[in-house]
This record gives sequence, C-alpha cells and structure tokens, in this order.
Amino acid sequence: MPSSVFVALVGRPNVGKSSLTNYLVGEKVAIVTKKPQTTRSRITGVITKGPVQYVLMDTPGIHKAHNKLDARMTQTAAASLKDVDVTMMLFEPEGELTDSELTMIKALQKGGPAIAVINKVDLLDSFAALEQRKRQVADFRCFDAVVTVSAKDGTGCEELFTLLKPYGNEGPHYFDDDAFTDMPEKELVAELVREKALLFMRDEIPHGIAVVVERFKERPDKDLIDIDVDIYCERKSHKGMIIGKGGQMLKKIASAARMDIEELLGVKVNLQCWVKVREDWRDNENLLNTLGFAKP
Ligand SMILES: Nc1nc2c(ncn2[C@@H]2O[C@H](COP(=O)(O)OP(=O)(O)OP(=O)(O)O)[C@@H](O)[C@H]2O)c(=O)[nH]1
Repeated sequence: MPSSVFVALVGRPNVGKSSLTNYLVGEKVAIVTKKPQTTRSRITGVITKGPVQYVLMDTPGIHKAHNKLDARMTQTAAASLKDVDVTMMLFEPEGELTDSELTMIKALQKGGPAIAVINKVDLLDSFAALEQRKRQVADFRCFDAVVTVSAKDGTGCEELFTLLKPYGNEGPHYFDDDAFTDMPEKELVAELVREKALLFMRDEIPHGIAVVVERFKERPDKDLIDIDVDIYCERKSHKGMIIGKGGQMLKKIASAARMDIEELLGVKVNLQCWVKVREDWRDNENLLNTLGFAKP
C-alpha cells in the first residue's frame, strides 16, 4: 500500500536545512551558501523509496523580521508546521540556543510530532559536547527522537528515512515517483543564478537581489536551451558591481551558474544574464508578488 510522509525542516539560519534536503533528495533542489538566510521560499524535495514517498519542505530559517520579505519568510516557516506529518528541527552541534530556536521549540511542545536532528557532527571532535547537546535537546520533551547527522558527509542521513516512515499516511502518492521537487525548472534555474551571485559578491549586495527567468526556450533543431535571466538589485551602484569591470563579475556568475544548470537539466544551455535596478523591491508588495514571493 503506498504511503506519504510530509516533513517540515526547521531550524536557525545556516544550520544546514538546505544541505540536508539536497543530501536526502540526491539532487540540488535548494541552494547552499555560507551566508545565513539564503533560502527565501518554501522548497519541496521529493524522495520515493518503494511504497513510501517522502516530501520534504525546506523552510527559510526563523529569525526576526526586518522588512516585508523577512516577514514573509518567517510566515512561510511557521505555516509549514501545520501542513505536515512530522517536523525535523535541526540544531548546531554546540553553542547557545537562540531565542528564535526556543520559540520554535515552544511551538513544537504544543504541536508536534517532531524529531531533533543535530547536524554538522563532522565538525565536532569532542564527544562530551555532543552528548551534552543531545541531553539538552531531549530535555525539552517534545522530540520523539534525537539523532546526529552530517549533511556534508552523509553520516546518519539514511537512517532518517527509517525514523520518518512510521509518520506516513496510507494513500496514493502526491508526486510522480521519479520527481525530486515541485519547483518548476525556471525557479530552480533562477535560484542557481542567485546562489552564484551570493557566492561571488561582497556581503552588502546579495540579499538585495532577486533573479527572474524571462525566457526559457528549447531550440527545435538542436539539444540546446536558451535562457535569459534578469538579476534585480536595489541600487545603481550595485548594478555596476554585479556587472564588474569589463563585465568580469557577471561573466563569472553566469558561467558558474550555466555549468550547474546544464548538469541539472542534462542539456547544453545558452545563458544570458541582465542586471536591472528596482529600488526597495524587498518592501514593495507588488514586486514581491511579481518576483514569486507569494504570500503563504
Ligand atoms: N561541516 C558541515 N557543514 C555543513 C553541514 N551542513 C551544512 N553545512 C554548511 O553550513 C552552511 C549553511 O548550510 P545551508 O544548508 O545553506 O543552511 P540553511 O539552514 O538551509 O540556511 P538558510 O537558508 O540560511 O536557512 C553551508 O556553508 C553548508 O555547507 C554539515 O553537516 N557539516
């Protein structure tokens, strides 16, 4: 009998939600960078193992809202908890818990069920520190299990499926068995371009950018897709920096993105990137809608 398990991944920014989603899915459905708050909208990863389909919802990290975009990201994270069979809350292997983590734990103590996943164990060399974190998390008494993983090297990740399986509900699968995400190809492409901009640009610009695919067209006569992408930034000076001296920066972003897109789509790609200025797009409701940040 087929069954499905809907799983929300929550946790503080940078804890590794996107990395774990990608590891479990086996494909790059969520972009990963060292900068917190990389994930903006809800991303669904789908894994089908025999009769069981796992649907993972990677959510933006919980944090304080500074502008309307941040507020929508936080709403998206909170809304995810209600629609799922089980929540996986990710933790850093050591360090203080933040206020927003404690708030999320309070929500789980009322709601649930949930599993605690302590990530990045590859970084720890102190067994005692990990044991202490495990005890601390278990003491909240809202987690059915406390497990340790590394989304980087895969330690403990396969076992998560065994843990999640019992939370499933019988019924037909919601996605094709060979699907790995519900994200349209165009959005995946836009996210890959945004990831490269985040990787290569100085800190102050990247969070002010958004990427939209304007054209996505297969050539009828050969195996090639033409993709035109607009990169929106908030200031004219940022536009200059994204383009770079003699177009060097934009070339670097486009060429790294193109390689990932070709790997994702399995076909050669002709990628053209254009940089446009839209002041204050992060606080403009209409623009947020146009750019795909739908209200949850
Ligand atoms: N060493 C190590 N690094 C990890 C692991 N998991 C994630 N990282 C790194 O931690 C950083 C953040 O990872 P993400 O997966 O983007 O984190 P996130 O929770 O999705 O972040 P937001 O999108 O900001 O909410 C990246 O530099 C990852 O490479 C892990 O298991 N071990």
